[in-house]
Amino acid sequence: MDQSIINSYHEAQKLYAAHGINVDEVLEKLAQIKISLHCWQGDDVKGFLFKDKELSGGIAVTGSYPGRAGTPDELRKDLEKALSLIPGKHKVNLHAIYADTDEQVDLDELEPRHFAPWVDWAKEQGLGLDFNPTCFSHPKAADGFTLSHADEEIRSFWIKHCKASRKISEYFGRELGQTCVTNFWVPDGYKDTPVDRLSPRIRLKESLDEVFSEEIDPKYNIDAVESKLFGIGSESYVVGSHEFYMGYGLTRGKAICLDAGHFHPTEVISNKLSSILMFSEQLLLHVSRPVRWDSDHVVTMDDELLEIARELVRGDLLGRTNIGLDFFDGSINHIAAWVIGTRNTIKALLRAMLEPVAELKAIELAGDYTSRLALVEEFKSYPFGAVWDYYCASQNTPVREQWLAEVKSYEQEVLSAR
Ligand SMILES: C[C@H](O)[C@H](O)[C@@H](O)C(=O)CO
Ligand SMILES: [Mn+2]
Repeated sequence: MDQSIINSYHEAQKLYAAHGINVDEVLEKLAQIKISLHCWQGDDVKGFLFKDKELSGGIAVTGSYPGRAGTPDELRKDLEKALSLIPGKHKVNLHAIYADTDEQVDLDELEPRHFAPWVDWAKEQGLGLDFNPTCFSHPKAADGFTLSHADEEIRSFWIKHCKASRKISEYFGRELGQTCVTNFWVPDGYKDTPVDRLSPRIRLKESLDEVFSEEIDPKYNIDAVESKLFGIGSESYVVGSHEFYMGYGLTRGKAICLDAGHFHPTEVISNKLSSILMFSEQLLLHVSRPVRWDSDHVVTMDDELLEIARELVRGDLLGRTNIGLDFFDGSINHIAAWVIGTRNTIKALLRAMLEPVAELKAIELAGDYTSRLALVEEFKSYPFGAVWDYYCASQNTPVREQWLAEVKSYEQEVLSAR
């Protein structure tokens, strides 16, 4: 390792030690945290089952940066590249439409074997896998309703798909020896103000109860439910609102998934974590960045990201929180997007772990809000960058922006040929 990185690290260690922070221990803890990288950033949420189908469900990818993955092998290669530039050992989050099979199989007929190549790859790479049923981009979701559809036949199709998805997740968990988190998000909603808000919610509740009727060992799979305030074409009403899933998750023992982009523009998820985890064992995060709306921009080191990380660290909530990413930017290099968003998420956690939490809590309890503000502000310019550089180097990943050159040469050698 470069001597200047080591020297800076030692200087930083001393500064943090003066506030009771053992930086070596922090880095050991940081290395245990797994981030779930969403496969759909790699190909603009197209998947492999219905390649010609337009993205639906009220989400959108803009941009046409060349080189996006077009086959499962390409996507895996791109993920490998991204993961090689990110410190730590992580997970990959798959959607059902990313099945790796030559069969013409519909969503309700999917089986674990259609994902066998993903499992082989995950084993080889030492990765965990998470999963999502895909309740969009399909003819049976054309009118914007799936599990809450008024037509029983359509509802049963989606129920079958979600049940099949849980079996795939169970298979992931069993094969990989790591719990798979299955996230249920359905886009169902109305563009304009509905007359009947209740009936679709009753149908969604009943469908979900049916989906979850089979017990699966939580060692292999845990379920999460993701709410949303609005989508494109469901601006006035979304069946699976935050209140709906708070109630559903808490009464059914399901993890609640909080997506940073799924709330009112000034509403933040960081302020929700401590409340939800008082009443729920587990939580799933979709770390994302809304810009004016649920735009799914690449995660940057903004105030909310740091606040999410602080909440997890200060409340000792990391052990019960599954951290997933959810952004899709088609206007920049797809691999760089993963690397930027994931490195930022890990770096934010590191920053939060390098704050004198015990000292700050004592100061707050004593009512010394002057010192609280002073210390929090001063710690913003403590040398966490030196610790981050050391961490990256010690994990054999590029230091600072050195990863960018690797992405650029991969773009030239691999992506430009697609
Ligand atoms: C593709 C994902 O399932 C999707 O982004 C979902 O998690 C979401 O956030 C929809 O807005
Ligand atoms: Mn999401």
